[in-house]
This record gives sequence, C-alpha cells and structure tokens, in this order.
Amino acid sequence: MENRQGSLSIHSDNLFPIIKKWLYSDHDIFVRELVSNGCDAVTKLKKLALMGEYRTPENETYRIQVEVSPKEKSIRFLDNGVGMSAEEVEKYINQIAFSGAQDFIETYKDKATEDQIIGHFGLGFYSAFMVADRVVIETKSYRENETAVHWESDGGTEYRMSDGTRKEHGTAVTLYLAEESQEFASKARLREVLEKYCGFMPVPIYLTDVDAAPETELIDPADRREDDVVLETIVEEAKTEEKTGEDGNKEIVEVSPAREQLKIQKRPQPINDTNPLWRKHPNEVSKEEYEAFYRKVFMDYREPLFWIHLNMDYPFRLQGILYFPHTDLKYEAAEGKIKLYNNQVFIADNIKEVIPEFLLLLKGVIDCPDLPLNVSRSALQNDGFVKKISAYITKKVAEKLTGMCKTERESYEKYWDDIAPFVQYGCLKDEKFEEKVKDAVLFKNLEKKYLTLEDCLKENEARFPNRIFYVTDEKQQRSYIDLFKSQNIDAIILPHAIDMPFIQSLEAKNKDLKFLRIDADLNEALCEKEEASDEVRETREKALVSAVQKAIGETALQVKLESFKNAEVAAMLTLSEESRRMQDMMRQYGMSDSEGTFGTAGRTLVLNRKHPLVQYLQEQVVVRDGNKAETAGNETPSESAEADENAERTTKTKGLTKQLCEQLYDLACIQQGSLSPDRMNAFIARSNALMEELTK
Ligand SMILES: Nc1ncnc2c1ncn2[C@@H]1O[C@H](COP(=O)(O)OP(=O)(O)OP(=O)(O)O)[C@@H](O)[C@H]1O
Repeated sequence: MENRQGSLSIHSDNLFPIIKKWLYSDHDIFVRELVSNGCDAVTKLKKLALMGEYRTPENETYRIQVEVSPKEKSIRFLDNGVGMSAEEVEKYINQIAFSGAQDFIETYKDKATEDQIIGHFGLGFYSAFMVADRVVIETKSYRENETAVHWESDGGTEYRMSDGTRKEHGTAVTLYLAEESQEFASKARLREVLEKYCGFMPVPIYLTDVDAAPETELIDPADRREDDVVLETIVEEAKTEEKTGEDGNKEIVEVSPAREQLKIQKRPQPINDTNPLWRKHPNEVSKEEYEAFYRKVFMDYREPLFWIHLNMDYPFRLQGILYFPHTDLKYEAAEGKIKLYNNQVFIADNIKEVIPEFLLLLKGVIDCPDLPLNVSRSALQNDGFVKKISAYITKKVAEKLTGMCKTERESYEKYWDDIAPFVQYGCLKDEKFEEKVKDAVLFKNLEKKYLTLEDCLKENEARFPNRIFYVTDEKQQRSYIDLFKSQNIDAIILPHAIDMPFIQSLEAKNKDLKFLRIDADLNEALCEKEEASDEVRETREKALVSAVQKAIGETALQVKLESFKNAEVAAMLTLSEESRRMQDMMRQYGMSDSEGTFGTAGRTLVLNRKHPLVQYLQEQVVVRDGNKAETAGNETPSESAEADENAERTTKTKGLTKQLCEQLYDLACIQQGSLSPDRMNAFIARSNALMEELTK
C-alpha cells in the first residue's frame, strides 16, 4: 500500500454518548458550565465596551438569571451578554469542541487579556445533555441587525435551527430535565449547586422559582429604591394606651405614631459574591472582613487563629486566603478544607496536586487563573507548573510562621498549642518546609513557657547535655513531674500522637540529641551519688533483689537499689525509652491491645535503699537467710518446739514480705499509670487483707 496521510474523522453519533455520560464526573457540573458560559458572554460584552466596540446602554445591569420550574421540570439560564448570531451558533454550538471563548481571546489578543474568560474547550455546553433530554437556545447577538436564533435538540445528534423571537441581546438556554435528573428541578437543590460552583463568579447570579408565588417584604417608604416593585401601601394606625396621670386622672397616650409601610416584591439577592475577599488587596481588608468571610465560607462558628493572604502576579497569578483554624485534637480530627478556584470558578476541594498534603489541615480558598486544567477541570495535570504553585504556597506559610515567631512572639505562643500538630506534620512531610520553620517550632515546658529546641538544649547544657526530658500525660506522670520539679529539672510537654514521630525525626537529624520520657530513667539528678559499696552490702542487696523478683513473680522485671534524693519515695518504676517507644509503636499498629501484652519488658523497679520499707524488707531477707542457715543442724525436742514457733513466725513474716514486695511494685505501677487490670484486682484484695491485719 502506498504511504498515506490524513486527519482522523470522528463520528459524532459515537462520540456524543461519551460526552454526555463520562466527560464530567459529577452531574451537577452542568450548572457551572452553563452559568460560566453566561459569565463569559457578559465578560466579553464588557470587554467589547471597553474597547469601544459596543456602547453599553445607560441603565444596563449585567446579570445571570437561573429560573427553575418544578412543574415543567425545566431550568432556564438567561444572560444579557454578547449573544450569538446564526453563524456563531453554527460555529460554536453545532460544532462540538469548537470554543468561541478561545476564538474571542485569539481575535482580541492584542487588546484584551484572557483573564476572566472561563471557557477553554468548547465542550461545556454539552454537559446540559447529561441531565436534559431536550435543550432549547434562544439567542440574539449584541450586534445590530442580527436576527435572533432559535435552536433546539433532543439530546441526539440532530438539531433544529430557525429564526428566533428574542428582542434583547443575550442568551436563554432551557433544559427540559430527563426523568432521572429531576432532582435538579428544585430551587433548594439548585441553590446548593450554585453556591458550590458559582459562589464567587464575577457576574451577579439570581435564582427564582417561576412557579412559586412571588415573595414580598415590607419596607419603610424612605428606603424605597427606584427598581422596587410596590404591591401595596400598608397604613398602620397609631398605638395608644390608657394611663393614669400625676393628678390621678386617666388619659389616652400615644405609644407609637401611625406609620406607612410599603409591601414590595422581595428584592432579588444574588447567590454569589462577585468581588471575593481574596481579590482585594490585603491592606484594604479588615480583621472583621477576614473573619466574616471565614465564617460564611467554612460555616465555622469559631474565629480562625490567623490567616495568610496570598497575592502573587509573577511567574504565575495566584490569590487566596489560608486560615489557621482552631483545632481541638482531643475531640475532633483536624480536618481542613482548601477550595480551589480558577478565575472565581470553583474547581474542587482539597486538590492535592496544588496544595501540599499537610496544608490540607488548614481552611482556605486559592484562586489560580493559570492552572493547567483539563476538560474535566478537577483532574489537574501533575506537571512542573503545578508543583511550583504548591512550593509557593508552602513557602508563604513558612514565612508567615517564622515572621510571627520573630515579631509577634506573644500571639504566636498563644496560637502554638493549636498549630503545633500542623507545623510538626508539615516538618515531617516536607523537608523544605522543615528547613524554613525549624526555628519557629516551640515546646511547652512544665512552667507552661514556650521554648525553642535551642532553648531546651541550653537549659540542660550543664547537667544533661543533649538530653531533653518530656512528659506525655501530665496527670499520669504527675509524681515523676513533682520529682523533677523538686530537683529543678525541666521537661517539655508532648501530648499528641504526632509528637513521637516528630521528636524521632529531630533525633535522626541531630546526631547526639536524645529525648527521654520523664519515667525513662532515674538519673543522677534524682539519685544521690553512691559512696563505694562493699562486698557485704552488695551480697545483701543482691539477695533482696532476687527476693523481690521472686515475690513479684515477674522474672523479666529488673530490680535495682538507689539512694533517692527524695527520701519519702519508696520505689519507682522506670521504662527504658527504647522499649517504650517500640511498645507504643506496636500498640499504634494494633499489635497489642493492652499493657499486659508486653509484660515487664524494659521495666525496672528502682527501690530507694534509704526508705524504711525497703530497709525492713532488706532486714527480713537477711534474717530469713540467717534462720535458714541456723535451722539446718540437729535439734533437741525443746529446741524443736521453739523451732516450730520460729518457723510459724518466719512463715508469717515471709508472707508479709511477699505482700510488701508486691504492694511496692503495684504502687509503682499505679504511679506510672501502667497497672494491668489483673494486677489491679490482686492489688485491691491484698490492700484489704493488709488493712484487716492492721485491725487485729
Ligand atoms: N450563553 C452564551 N452566550 C454566548 N455564547 C455562548 C453561550 N454559551 C455558549 N456560547 C458559545 O459557544 C461556545 C462553546 O461553548 P462551550 O460551553 O461548549 O465551550 P467553552 O465555554 O468555550 O469551553 P468549556 O468547554 O471550557 O466550557 C462558547 O465558547 C461560546 O462562544
């Protein structure tokens, strides 16, 4: 065969069902497409007026009207924009994927910028057929002497076109809804969709239910506007009351004068805000306006902590406002929402290509007219340009945080508890962000003061170089906190789940840095330095350690003796940092359901050798061992009776020793907040038995 070349032909009979069914993911998108066509038509006319190609009549107010008829199951989109001539309908409507928007930009490229023109692909109009089985267009071009056009199609590939009857320039597109899409023939449903997609479009949009009786309102005649439609004048009589005067006589007094009110047709309220706050210059916007905008858009009754107004022109255009919301991590999952717009047209929420994942904890709006959108808009090409947008947003957020930390430290500290999880998450997710904000990361200490990592290290420099102690639960670790406080040792409070991966990443990045939970070890600051030990003491203590281990019955439990600085504490439990982290992690991954699973791994029961209880135990162990040695020889009968008595006493004290050991261990576990339910039951029973013993 000879070589051939040519263009592929597309058969509209086959293509059309695809456009109808699969082009757009959400069916409600037809509203956005038809309203944006109306907006484009108005924008074009305004631009033509600016270029002197059209003279705007004096009282022309550009608008888009959406009229729903629940009875007729139809929706009409009307605009007073450029309209179309028969030739234009032929070109832009009858040819699928031929965009008049692009044509317009091309024609006027020297005179008009492309901003604000929404259409790109020449397909949006056909989204009407996703919900309608009949569509009618009535249009008339703004150009003089152009006849109006009537166009209609029953959703197939056939259309009928004829002269129309429309008198004014502009277009009306009427959708007769298909059976399965009749949910849209409702004012409430349409309002919802319009607010979602068109809430900030640049031309006022009004929604009316043509079947409903017109709504009315009462106004003061002084407030009457030129365009008010007065239905009735209502005269309210003066209100009087009978009162007794000072002289005791009754008189009629007027309490409110007669007044006149006008009953007017409810003034139309646009659905949208045509000049959204993000388009204003940050200097022109007040705190109240930022807060009101936040409340309206995110329906959050609480005030945001602070916000960042993004405004850039080069190398791409981007405007937006990012709010830092209050987060109460105890009661709710942090969940933000970033709404993405393209020229004031809503694209989608939380598009992760544009907005870095960790910023999705914030709430905000971003409008980027330069977004490389594809036909279905919400799907963005993941190209270098999109990455640049994302990097710019990250940079701005980091700058805001570091700037506040430097110049508004007091407010920054006030916000810190709320924003900490977000900043930490950001640091974990994005190295560049971490690099920028690392000096603005704060830690709250036991005195509720906020310190940087550098401050913490400086504080511990002399006694514990490169060590930072931390508390995860202030209530549970209370006794350790008291101990630390009594020895003037500081610790930071890390209550959130994200704190652990965060400190681990800090340790990974700072070679010698080590974070230790407050119960990880009893360091030399809490224990006295021991004078050299002798052999006798060592043997005695070894015997005590094994007796305690045996009594508790947990062979893996480590037991050791120290001289506590705080003489009142008899015993404490420590849990090695590594084992605890490992256990926490396994718990997080659901590999354990209770404390019990890990037994005593990594735990040490530290006994205070200066405490009377420990000393008592020590005595008992020595006496018992001594007795054992003595009774090993031959005895006479009387000696034997004495021996029996002794044996009974020994058994009794042995029982008490065991109970005391268990009691000490359980108390230490309670203090550390890790007593298993089984041990708790045994502890209660034992405590009762000991108290009963005291009463005898
Ligand atoms: N209400 C209208 N008034 C005037 N012209 C219109 C109107 N609706 C559609 N058109 C013309 O028809 C063309 C095709 O519209 P369509 O919605 O299919 O695509 P688009 O808006 O150009 O691009 P996109 O697919 O991105 O929406 C438009 O570019 C415009 O020239």
